[in-house]
Amino acid sequence: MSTSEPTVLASALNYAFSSGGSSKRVLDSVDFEMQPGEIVIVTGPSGSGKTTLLTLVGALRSVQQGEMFVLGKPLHQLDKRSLVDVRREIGFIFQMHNLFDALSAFENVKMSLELRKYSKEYIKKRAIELLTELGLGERIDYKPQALSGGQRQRVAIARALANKPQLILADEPTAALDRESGRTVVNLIQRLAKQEQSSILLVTHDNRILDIADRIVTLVDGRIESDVNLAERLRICEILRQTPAFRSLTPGELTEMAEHMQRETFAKGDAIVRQGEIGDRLFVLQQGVVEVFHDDGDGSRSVASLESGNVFGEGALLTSGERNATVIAQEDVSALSLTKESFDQALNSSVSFNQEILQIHFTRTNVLTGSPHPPQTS
Ligand SMILES: Nc1ncnc2c1ncn2[C@@H]1O[C@H](COP(=O)(O)OP(=O)(O)OP(=O)(O)O)[C@@H](O)[C@H]1O
Repeated sequence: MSTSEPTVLASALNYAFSSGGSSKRVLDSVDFEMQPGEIVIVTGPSGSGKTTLLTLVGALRSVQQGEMFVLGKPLHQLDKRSLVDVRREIGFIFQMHNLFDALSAFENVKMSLELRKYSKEYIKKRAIELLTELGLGERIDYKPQALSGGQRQRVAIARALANKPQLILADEPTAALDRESGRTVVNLIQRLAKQEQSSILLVTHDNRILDIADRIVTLVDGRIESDVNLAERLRICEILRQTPAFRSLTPGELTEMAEHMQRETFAKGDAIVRQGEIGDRLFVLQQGVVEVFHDDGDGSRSVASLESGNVFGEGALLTSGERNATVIAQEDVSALSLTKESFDQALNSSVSFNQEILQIHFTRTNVLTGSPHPPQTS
């Protein structure tokens, strides 16, 4: 599998359970993808289809309708035997950890390594190394009954990660654990998976562990209700924090704003906004330079050159009118954009943002018109 290929790519996935002649749809037109190294948490009310989705990704069920590629394999086209082969490539951490009671922690981990053609020495070294890293170095010869719930779960993690799978599926890994053990367990899953660049799909009701996710997908009645990219949101917050127009926003306001921003890219020469058009979004210039041109009837002239950290496009949003200038990318440009609706919400909810934007607009309008008076903004 190439590194750019998604680990999981599902499209138009439908799944229904049949019983007593009736059929109940549990997944409804689900489109879902995961990139290598990504940690995705699936959450949602009981019965919303989370486990069904997880078991489909894990090749534990056959796809009924739609397409599902996992680790580059088209599960929707594979027979049962080939699905078993795919399963061997996946690490499973389930709530009922299915450890073998008669075997020690070491033997439980060793078993999963023995499915591969590793040397005896490597198997021993890897099992001991992992159990030690998971804090069970002193307990490698203990049987599951002699371990606490958290320790058993850690053995299950060692077993799931032993073969360095590119995909790890975890179903409620903290459900049977107290707060502290739950936190330790997810931190370990996160650290080990990041070390190996594994993707993790984790189903949970436990809101306390949502912070380990790069993305949080919420399922409701078998449909994806939201798909929030926390990692991207954090990166956007960081960009906004360094943008003067957003400098006085509180962390809460910044996060709220970042949630509504999209990344956009433009090539050299692209007109990002055009004078006379109705304005539909605000731009925050992240990278590259743009030139601002204004046409007052006597031809177009350059009025400003903007670099990263500047905003533009606020005028037409404030006046709910036309763009008063054309903005052309002078090189490849990347920007964040905010829709008018979100811009209006931000103006209403943050006095400081409102003031910063009005100040920018006032200064710029003066440049265009030479007027010393504040612009009419209604
Ligand atoms: N084997 C089955 N036969 C019939 N219906 C099933 C079966 N497994 C699950 N269901 C039903 O499918 C729906 C979705 O189940 P699923 O286990 O995927 O939900 P979930 O979101 O994981 O729920 P929970 O959070 O309670 O574990 C539920 O209404 C459940 O009752």
